[in-house]
Amino acid sequence: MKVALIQLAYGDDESVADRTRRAADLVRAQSGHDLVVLPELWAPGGFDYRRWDERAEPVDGPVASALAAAARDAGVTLHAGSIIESGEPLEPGDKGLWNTSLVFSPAGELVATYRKIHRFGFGEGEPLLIDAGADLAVLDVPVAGGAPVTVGLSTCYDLRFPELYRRLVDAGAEVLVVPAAWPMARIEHWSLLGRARAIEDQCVVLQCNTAGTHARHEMGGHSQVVDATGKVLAAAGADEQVLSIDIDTAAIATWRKTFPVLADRRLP
Ligand SMILES: O=C(O)CCC(=O)C(=O)O
Repeated sequence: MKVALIQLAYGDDESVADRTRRAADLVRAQSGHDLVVLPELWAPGGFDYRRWDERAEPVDGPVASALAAAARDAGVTLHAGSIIESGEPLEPGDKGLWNTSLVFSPAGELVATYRKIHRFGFGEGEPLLIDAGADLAVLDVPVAGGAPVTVGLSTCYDLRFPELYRRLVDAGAEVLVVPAAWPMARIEHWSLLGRARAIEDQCVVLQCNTAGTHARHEMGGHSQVVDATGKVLAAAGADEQVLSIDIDTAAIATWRKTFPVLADRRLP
């Protein structure tokens, strides 16, 4: 499976429209990959909390539509990172806003959404501003010349909650995708937890982080691709960068067979 992780950098000066055009052009340049991934909340700004309300949009809004077109033009499955999704509140008192990842097919159709389950901010930030998701998201991604690969979705802070990933594995995931706006201040956690999830769940882990500094937060970069044994196959630096790699996804089943640790689980 040919994968490209677009570690987008941005600051406070670029308009959402300009950034969307830039991201869409970067996606178009990844034609020939099976799966392309963008970071969490790259359009509204991962930590630009004050702008989220005005930048929220439905799943067929302007950012989503531009990225759907880019996926179609490139002929790739696109994990478009996440948006602040606006919709009907599910319960009275809910906000009707979510941190929602969008996946588009090579035909530009929306094939999966995932509303971030674990909100970051300890009572401020996300818990204050948006609702928590409740549903797992797993989808089959087509691979040129090979079998489709089952991909489980998660977002940023979710990486600290291993129980989510066990559920994704139980739902069939072989590859785990983690778009993020993870700060430089805790970048060691990002790198280590990605490898931990790969080792314990025997999955390939695709971590696509943000670069640059926005809203006074320095983003950590260091996107990485980890194989199902925990080996880092590709790693980015701190600046904007595209990581492109051809992953041997058949090796996931082989590793699970030769070292069948998942079969030894005893707790439900
Ligand atoms: O867990 C962390 O250290 C960072 C999480 C985060 O920035 C996020 O979920 O947006």
